Amino acid sequence: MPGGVAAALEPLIPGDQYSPDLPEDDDDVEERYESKIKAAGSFIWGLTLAAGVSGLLFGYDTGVISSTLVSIGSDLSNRPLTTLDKSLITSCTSLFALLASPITGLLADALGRKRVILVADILFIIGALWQALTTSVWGMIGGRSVVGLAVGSASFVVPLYISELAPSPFRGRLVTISSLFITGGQVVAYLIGWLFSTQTHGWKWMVGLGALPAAVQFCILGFMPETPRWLVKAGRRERAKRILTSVYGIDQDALVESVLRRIEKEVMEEETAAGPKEDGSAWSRITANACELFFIPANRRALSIACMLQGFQQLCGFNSLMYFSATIFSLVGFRSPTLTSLSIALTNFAFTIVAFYAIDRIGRRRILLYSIPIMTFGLVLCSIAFNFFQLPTASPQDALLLRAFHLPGRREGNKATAWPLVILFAMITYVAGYAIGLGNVPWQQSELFPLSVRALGSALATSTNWGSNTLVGLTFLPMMTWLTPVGTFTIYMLVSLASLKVEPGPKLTRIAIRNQHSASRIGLHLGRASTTRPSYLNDEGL
Ligand SMILES: O[C@H]1[C@H](O)[C@@H](O)[C@H](O)[C@@H](O)[C@H]1O
Repeated sequence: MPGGVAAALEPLIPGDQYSPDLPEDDDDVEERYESKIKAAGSFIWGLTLAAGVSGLLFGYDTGVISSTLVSIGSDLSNRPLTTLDKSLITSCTSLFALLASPITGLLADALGRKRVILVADILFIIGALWQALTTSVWGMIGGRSVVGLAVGSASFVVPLYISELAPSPFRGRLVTISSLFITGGQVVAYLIGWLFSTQTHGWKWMVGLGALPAAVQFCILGFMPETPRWLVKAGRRERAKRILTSVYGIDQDALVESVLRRIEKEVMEEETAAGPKEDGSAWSRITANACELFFIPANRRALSIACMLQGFQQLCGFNSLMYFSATIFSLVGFRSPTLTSLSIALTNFAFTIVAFYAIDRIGRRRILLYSIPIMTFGLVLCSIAFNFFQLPTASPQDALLLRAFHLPGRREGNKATAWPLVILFAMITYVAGYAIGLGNVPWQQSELFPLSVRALGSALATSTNWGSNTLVGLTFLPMMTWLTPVGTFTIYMLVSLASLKVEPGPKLTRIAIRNQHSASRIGLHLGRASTTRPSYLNDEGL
């Protein structure tokens, strides 16, 4: 494999040399045992699926808005929704998700990962019922904002929860399960939207149904454990050991002990690195974590890469299709735009399954390298098709904007051309490439950070995701108006290409390898690398 293992072992920082001659320690024992585990057990699978319900809600609540908007009619405030209403209803969710992520990042450290999932469930239920029962536009905006708080918390804490519980050889795959739930939730949202779109007040069902999975997860949470890493930090070693035993199996005592010792060592090293805490208060812990994240160069680098990946995941414009594909397909003349846009959600879901099978075999780094050119090709084709596709009126941009907000039926013109099909094909190609790589690799973000700054680093990267998501949601229609579809999709294409620049190269691979097996060594112990490699690292690990 070109550059494979060599690239994976390239030093993070000059002077950080790989030395195969060092004696075996706990990390090596752990890697040796872990590499022998052939499958993730039913316990970790059960927890991943239970935690994944939050991903389903994330996907459902972000996907359902497109059909909700077109079926509200004059039900809210006794008037049709204005353009401003629609923009606010759509973007308040991502805006509040952006606000929630850093706050819940701190809560996840103070209260535990599981409690944040619990809080998110309560918010999901309140938000869903609030939306279903509201009679005004501002009520709807309020309900969507509460859902935003829930989505913002869940979107960062679930991958974190799974990755802290998963044995490292299956971590990529198990974290991808949460992406599968997100994209699956979007498919369900499109289907529910399609089913209820013809019912009177059907939108109330669309938004209200989101309370159901949240209520189910709320009940299951009582049986879900906290992550061993958080428990060790909270001084509950015995509980952490019991959970690790359930994850690895009762016959893996040596492995469990070495994992536990490593976590304890990490916690101790972090506490030493953070220095003496004068009052030990929550505030001093928060400031110590923030300082460690921003002032230790390796942590800062991990943060900037995580943020860039999350930013590119959104700025490549994928969610403009999620939110407005029905609008686009209506514009280019498809008879059933809602049904056609279901193909986008289905493609996203289907290719996330491909990622699920490929990620631990191919590696995070190479999956991005392979998939970004596919996205770029789809977007180039899309721009070309829009270039040749004649819009029907004298003022195409105005028509586009109008149609965007009022979703007219079929349009005239271009009947005999194949360009609408080319546009559909191009978008499907783009979405397939996105789902394989950029759609889910950034969610592996927690691997990049050592334990002490993991929650905060992941939360800030998640905020970048939601900030960029809000930006795309707000700018897509104006860009289509002022830059034309050709210009808009060309910009998304350039952004996708630029994301190749931050593909997590060998250096990031190095960071992740260290975090997978000896997290706190980043920035603290840069002089040594592991001497053995579990099989997944042969595929370049990241
Ligand atoms: O990973 C997810 C997934 O790709 C979704 O389909 C998308 O809507 C989200 O914004 C993204 O974070």
